[in-house]
Amino acid sequence: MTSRLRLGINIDHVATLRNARGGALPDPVRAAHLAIAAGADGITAHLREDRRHIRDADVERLATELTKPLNFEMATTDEMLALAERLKPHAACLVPEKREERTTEGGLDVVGQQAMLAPRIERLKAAGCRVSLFIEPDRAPIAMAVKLGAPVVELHTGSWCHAVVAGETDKAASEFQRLAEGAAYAASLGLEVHAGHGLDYETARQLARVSDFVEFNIGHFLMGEAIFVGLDTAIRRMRLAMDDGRAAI
Ligand SMILES: CC(=O)[C@@H](O)[C@H](O)COP(=O)(O)O
Ligand SMILES: NCC(=O)COP(=O)(O)O
Repeated sequence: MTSRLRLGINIDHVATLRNARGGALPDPVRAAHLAIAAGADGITAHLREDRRHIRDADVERLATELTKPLNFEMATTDEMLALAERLKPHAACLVPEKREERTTEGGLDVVGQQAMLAPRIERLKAAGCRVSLFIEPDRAPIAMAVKLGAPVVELHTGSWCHAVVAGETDKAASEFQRLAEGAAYAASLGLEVHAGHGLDYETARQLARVSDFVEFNIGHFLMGEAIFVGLDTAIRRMRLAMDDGRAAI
C-alpha cells in the first residue's frame, strides 16, 4: 500500500498580484486559510530578498495563524536565518536566489557551498525547523544533503515541467527518468523526498506514480487556475490528480 502524497500549496503569487497595485488585496494569508480548508496539507511561502511577492508581515502572520505546517522557503542569508530562528516555522527549505532571475532557476549548489551551509543548517535544526534542501535530482547534491544532515530534499521539477509544456518529448522523458532515479536514490539514503516547481495537473498526476515522493509543493499553476475555476476547486482538482496518479502504481 503506497502512502498518500502530501500537497503543500505555495501562495507566493497571490502576493505577486497584490503587489502589482501596492495595496493589501488579494491577501495571501486568506488564500492560505482557504487552501487548508480545500485540503492542503501545508503552506509554502518564499520570502525573497527583494520582497517581490511575499513580505515579512505575511510570514509573521503565516507563522502564527496557520493550522497546518508552514514550509518557509528562504535563501541562506543571515537575515533569513534570524527570521527563521525567531518564527520557528515547521520547515525551512533552503533555495538558491538571484535578484535578476524571473523564478528559481535550478537547485541549490550544496556541493560548492557545503562549508557555508553546514553551520547554517545546524542553526535551523537547533531552532526546531525541519530542514529541506531544494536541489537538482542528481546523485552528488543528494549525497551531500545526507552529509550535511538535512532530513528532507525537494527535487526541482522545473526542467521536466518546462520540457513537457514545450512538447520536447525526448527531453521530458529523460528529465522524468532523472527525477525518478533521484527520488529513489534519496529515499534509499533515508531522506524524505519532496518535489516542486512548475507542476500542473498532468505533471503532478504523472509524478505521483513515483512512490518515493511524499510531498509536492505547488503554487503558480494553481493560482492561474484559480482565476478560472476558483482556488478551492483548483486545489481539489490537484488533489484528485495526485491521488489518481498514486492509485495507478
Ligand atoms: C523555490 C521555488 O521553486 C518556488 O517555490 C518559488 O518560491 C516560487 O517563487 P518564484 O516564482 O519567485 O521562484
Ligand atoms: N518549491 C516549489 C513551490 O513551492 C511551488 O513552485 P511553483 O508551483 O509555484 O512553480
